[in-house]
Amino acid sequence: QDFDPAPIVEIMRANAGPGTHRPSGAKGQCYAAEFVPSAAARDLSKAVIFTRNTPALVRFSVGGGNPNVADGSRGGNRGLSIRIDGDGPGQTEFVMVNAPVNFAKTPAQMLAFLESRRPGANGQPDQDKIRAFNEANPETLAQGRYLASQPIPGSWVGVNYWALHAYTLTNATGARQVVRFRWEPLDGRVDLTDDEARAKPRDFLAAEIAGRLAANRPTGLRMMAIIGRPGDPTNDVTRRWDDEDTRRAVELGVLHVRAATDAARCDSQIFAPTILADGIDGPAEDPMFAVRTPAYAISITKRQN
Ligand code: HEM
Repeated sequence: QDFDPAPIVEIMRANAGPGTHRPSGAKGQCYAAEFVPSAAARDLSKAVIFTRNTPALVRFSVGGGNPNVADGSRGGNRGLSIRIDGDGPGQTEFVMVNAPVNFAKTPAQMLAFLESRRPGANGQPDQDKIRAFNEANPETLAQGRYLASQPIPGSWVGVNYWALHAYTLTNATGARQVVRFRWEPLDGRVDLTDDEARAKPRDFLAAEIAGRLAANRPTGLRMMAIIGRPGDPTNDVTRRWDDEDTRRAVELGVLHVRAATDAARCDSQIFAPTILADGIDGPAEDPMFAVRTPAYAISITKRQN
């Protein structure tokens, strides 16, 4: 991977404004969690995280660079970062959003997307520039269109998250299967209308999880492997697979959120999507995949406040 992610981090920080901590997913809450595998997972992957219950660290977030954004806001995504601490070569990390597509398919396109939205001297982006970029890059609008079509999440564990990239699972006999990961609410979706969302307190998402934990209600997300077929695109995170929502998916396990924990546990490290257990491989041919860990490694050194 030759693309230098530093200019992408720089423009993300410029667009987020002065004093930015994380330029994306700035508002969030860290939790201790546990991953409990299903028996069926072992048919697909030999990864150690599918052989026994494993502690995990989770950070849920609200998209964008504003740490004080209202949880009920319509703009932006909701994020889920997970580190499953399998011993040694079992450690597995995902950094996901509540949309089945990303807004850019290559780092160069991501850079150009963000540049088109850079604020000018008046503090505002140039609408003509944005329009011209959008017309030339229609696939970059798919994520926003998807999010606009959906209700606002009423719970961090009440919405689907996608890891977006195509992964390859390898089982103990060496059989390989291409999959995409979708994490689904164990206890059903929690949807808000725009009016309901507006009536919520600014920080209701952390309070909603606290309420579930206090009442012993489910806080789980099911890890689903959507089974790939020959011809599925594996190099373009702006594209979905045909009939992806209805085709066969295998439950690999459940992530249970157990307790809120200090922000420092999540802030002192990065979640690195390229760290995967033996038995789970990322896509070599997807130019967005390899650039992510280096981008996060740069970002943690630039965070302020
Ligand atoms: C392709 C799919 C991608 C998804 C689903 C995604 C999702 C996310 C999420 C959920 C966060 C918040 C992380 C947290 O909770 O700690 C985040 C942060 C961030 N993302 Fe991405 N991202 C993607 C690609 C990229 C790429 C290609 C770049 C840059 C080359 C990038 C740059 C960043 C940066 C700089 C942060 C802030 C990191 C920090 O300070 O910890 N992302 N992303």
